[in-house]
Amino acid sequence: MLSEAAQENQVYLVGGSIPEKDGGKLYNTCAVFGPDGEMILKHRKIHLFDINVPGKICFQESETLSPGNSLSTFDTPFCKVGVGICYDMRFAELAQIYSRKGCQLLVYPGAFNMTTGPAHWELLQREGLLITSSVVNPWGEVISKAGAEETVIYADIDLQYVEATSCSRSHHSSAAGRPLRCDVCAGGIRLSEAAQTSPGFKSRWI
Ligand SMILES: NC(=O)CCC(=O)C(=O)O
Repeated sequence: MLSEAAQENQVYLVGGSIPEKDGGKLYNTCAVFGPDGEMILKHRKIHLFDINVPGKICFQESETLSPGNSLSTFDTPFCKVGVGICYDMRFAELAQIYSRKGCQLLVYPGAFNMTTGPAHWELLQREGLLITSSVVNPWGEVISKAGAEETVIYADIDLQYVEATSCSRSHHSSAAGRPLRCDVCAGGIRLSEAAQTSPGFKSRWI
């Protein structure tokens, strides 16, 4: 069905997320289709959502699902896109790595809960250019936004504006345009991994 919709409308389609069974394990997986209807990517949610706020919400995604272990990007004629799912959005390092890999657009299908969602949902998206049920530009401005009900939202994304604003405010530099002090901050595993996976990373930022 999603493949047909992508082909009929000649679009790249990031198809939400569904449980995927593979090798006796279940994953929370997002499939992406190209304009020819071919599936070009599967992203398995990396960070599973386990939460216990007494009296409000208790949910242990890791009791049934296994985490994905890889980053997911795809190329389009317009820009490179990074994909995550829902709670993946809370991990700024993931967005930073996608940014260093050249992604100008991040798409994270999501369904936040009604305890933490109202408090954090929009703030998290405003940290970077992100599409979930809102579209947010690099200045943190919400370009288009859905409500809680089922709906369709539209937004024009000006990639030249994204490029221009990313030079002054980006995931890997401060608002003043200075690069991250990797000599101090690169001790973490995730940043070291980024250095290995992105050829330009070391020369640009260390
Ligand atoms: N299914 C999810 O990953 C929900 C994430 C969420 O609600 C949050 O607060 O984070």
